[in-house]
Amino acid sequence: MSRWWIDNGLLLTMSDAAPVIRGYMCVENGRITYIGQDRPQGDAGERVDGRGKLYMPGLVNTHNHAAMSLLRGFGDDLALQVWLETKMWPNEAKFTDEDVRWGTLLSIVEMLKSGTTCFVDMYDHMDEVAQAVAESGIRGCLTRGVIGLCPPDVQTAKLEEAIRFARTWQGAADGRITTMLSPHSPYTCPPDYIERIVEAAHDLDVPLHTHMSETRREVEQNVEQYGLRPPAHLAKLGVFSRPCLVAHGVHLTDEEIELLAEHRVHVSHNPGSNLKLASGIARVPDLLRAGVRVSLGTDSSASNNNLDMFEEIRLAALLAKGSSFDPTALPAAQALKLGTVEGARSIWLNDVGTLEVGMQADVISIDVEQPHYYPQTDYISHIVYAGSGADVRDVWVQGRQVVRNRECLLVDEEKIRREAQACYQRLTGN
Ligand SMILES: CSC[C@H]1O[C@@H](n2cnc3c(O)ncnc32)[C@H](O)[C@@H]1O
Ligand SMILES: [Zn+2]
Repeated sequence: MSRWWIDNGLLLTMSDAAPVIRGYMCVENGRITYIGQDRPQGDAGERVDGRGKLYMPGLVNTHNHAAMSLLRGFGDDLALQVWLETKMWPNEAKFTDEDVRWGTLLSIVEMLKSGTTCFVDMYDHMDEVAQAVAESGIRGCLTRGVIGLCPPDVQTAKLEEAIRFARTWQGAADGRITTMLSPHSPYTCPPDYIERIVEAAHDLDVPLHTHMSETRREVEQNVEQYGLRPPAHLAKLGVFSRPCLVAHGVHLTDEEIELLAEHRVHVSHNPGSNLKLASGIARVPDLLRAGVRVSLGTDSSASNNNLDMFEEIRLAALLAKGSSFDPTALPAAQALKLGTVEGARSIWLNDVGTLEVGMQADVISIDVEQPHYYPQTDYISHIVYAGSGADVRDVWVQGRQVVRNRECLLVDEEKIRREAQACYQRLTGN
């Protein structure tokens, strides 16, 4: 049985009742058992000195392709389709299990050290990704992304692999891993293939995750090819009959926003990637007004180019204001919720995302004894508008400490950096 407690820390609970308190928090067997202003009596386990630190729920990144860290900086300043077709896909085709292992671990180290305790990953060679999640102690919602621009037998093999992966790893690593199925997008999967994936998701009872309405070109092409814009097209194929998380949702009409709300489709907003690929700006204030669940993702570090969720939280808040000419759009507290509790709910995790009794202890500490946290007044404002992943000191997932004073405890960061560099050199000959 593991027990520890925070002694006299600032606790940003993200609960509606008491968002920020100074006090104590106890954790037993991975869950929060006490949070409040009374010092625990008796033996509460290992003491964590909370002075000078703010504790908050870990950040949840709801869209990533972690192994693509190997291609960071490899195809900058290109539009999505050119970037995919000329830079990413030709090089990803050469990725081996080893490449995916080291690329994913590189991303996991970056995520943990910048306060992300849970991430969604859509990729290939997914057993390697799941293994990396299991070893590193992070939480992951994982899915084998399938691209159906290939002969029927290859389509079938990819789908069978995706099904096997989703079945095998569901609930693994003490429940830290959950799984989904993923048609990559409406432009890379023929309609009958998407229908087969939806049927498999029904059979397995897992959610679906896909890219949707990311660029204007994607929307135009969908209309030319199928006579429908992507949301109507996916709805017709049954995608929204399952719990579904779509990435991007940049180019949506009022009617499409209503459709997503009606079908309880969740949207992962990826502001950094959308800006860098010049895809556009998602209508986040309108999505939220319509009741659509919105969370935040980085997309891969080949289109971002880092995995710092503090940046996505700030970008989401600033873009919402700048694009609506309304400074009250997406206030700091709401932006922070998109990066924490709404992220967890977006992937159907109901016991992650707040510091409350009974919740899983996915917790990060922030060093608030730094100039940009002064004057010490509104901590939520400081985290959103002034903070960064570099401020994170300690990280716990499911009550287990995985980062202490910026050092990863369960994986060897130096070796991972070395191996990732070697993978890059093998892949590119550089
Ligand atoms: C089939 S595995 C995932 C696949 O997705 C590609 N990808 C990465 N970023 C994006 C993006 O922003 N839009 C669409 N597809 C993307 C990646 O290259 C992998 O091949
Ligand atoms: Zn993506």
